Amino acid sequence: FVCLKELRTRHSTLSFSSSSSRSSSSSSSYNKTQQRLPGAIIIGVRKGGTRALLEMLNLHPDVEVAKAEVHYFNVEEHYRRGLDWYRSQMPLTSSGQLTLEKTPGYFASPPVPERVWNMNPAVRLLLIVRDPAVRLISDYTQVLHNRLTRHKPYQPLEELLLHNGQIDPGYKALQRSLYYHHLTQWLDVFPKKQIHVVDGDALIRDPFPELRKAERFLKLSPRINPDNFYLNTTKGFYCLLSDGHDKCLDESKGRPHAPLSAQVLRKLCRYFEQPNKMFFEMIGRSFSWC
Ligand SMILES: Nc1ncnc2c1ncn2[C@@H]1O[C@H](COP(=O)(O)OS(=O)(=O)O)[C@@H](OP(=O)(O)O)[C@H]1O
Repeated sequence: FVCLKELRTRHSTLSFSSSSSRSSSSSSSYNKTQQRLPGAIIIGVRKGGTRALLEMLNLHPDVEVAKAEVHYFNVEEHYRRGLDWYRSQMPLTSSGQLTLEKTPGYFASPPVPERVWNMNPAVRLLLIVRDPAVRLISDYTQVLHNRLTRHKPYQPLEELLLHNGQIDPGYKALQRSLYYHHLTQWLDVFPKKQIHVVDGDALIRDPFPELRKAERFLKLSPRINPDNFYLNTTKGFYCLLSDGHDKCLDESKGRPHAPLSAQVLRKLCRYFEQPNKMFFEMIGRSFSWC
């Protein structure tokens, strides 16, 4: 279906009138497409379900997404290239459409909130979170996978996570799960109403309700339906259906997680209790994590 969307965009570049079910933005016979800066960004969290959220929002006829992570605001070399470079990474859209990009690295990168504000203080931000202990294990599993693929040595998770039998606060993957800490930096810059929190665990269990809430936040007409999703029992995750085409996320999403003993997991959950509470207070809702 991604290809179909691309075809439709090219058609509108060539000024074909659209006979498909696309909404008002593509209904005029001449609707010039161009690359635009994003109106919304999925800022994180890493391993929270950012790819699934992007692909699912891309089902909406008024949304076009940057396929690859752009890493504009968090990588100095990219940032120095300026906004024209950033814009050139974006998909073609017609005037009524929303441009969306996702870079999970934005959430925990200190200079990013102000840089995003400087680009567009009205940009809408989506933050997808997941149980921070599970997120950490997923984060470790990805790094482990990369190291194994490159035949590099790796340390077991417990070795990285514990120092003298206690949780080591210096472990990077642990720090990335301190959502309240990173969100504080965003709320120093953006008003709360501009950041929508998506429940990443709920998105895995049943994507549609989370998508409907995201559509509302993005002021999109409700066009994504429960029929756009089916549970792929082999993969154990929901896959996407659109225009008779189906698509599952690739095998890097939904990998079996590296093991962690029940005892260390309990320690980890205890460690996250307080930071989670602070995060819940900050966003005015809670999740049943750990
Ligand atoms: N529908 C569907 N299909 C497959 N995977 C899904 C889906 N919805 C959410 N997820 C979860 O997304 C997790 C990966 O998160 P991200 O895409 O944010 O990862 S990354 O930071 O971009 O690497 C990934 O984490 P792991 O299960 O740990 O691999 C998935 O659990």
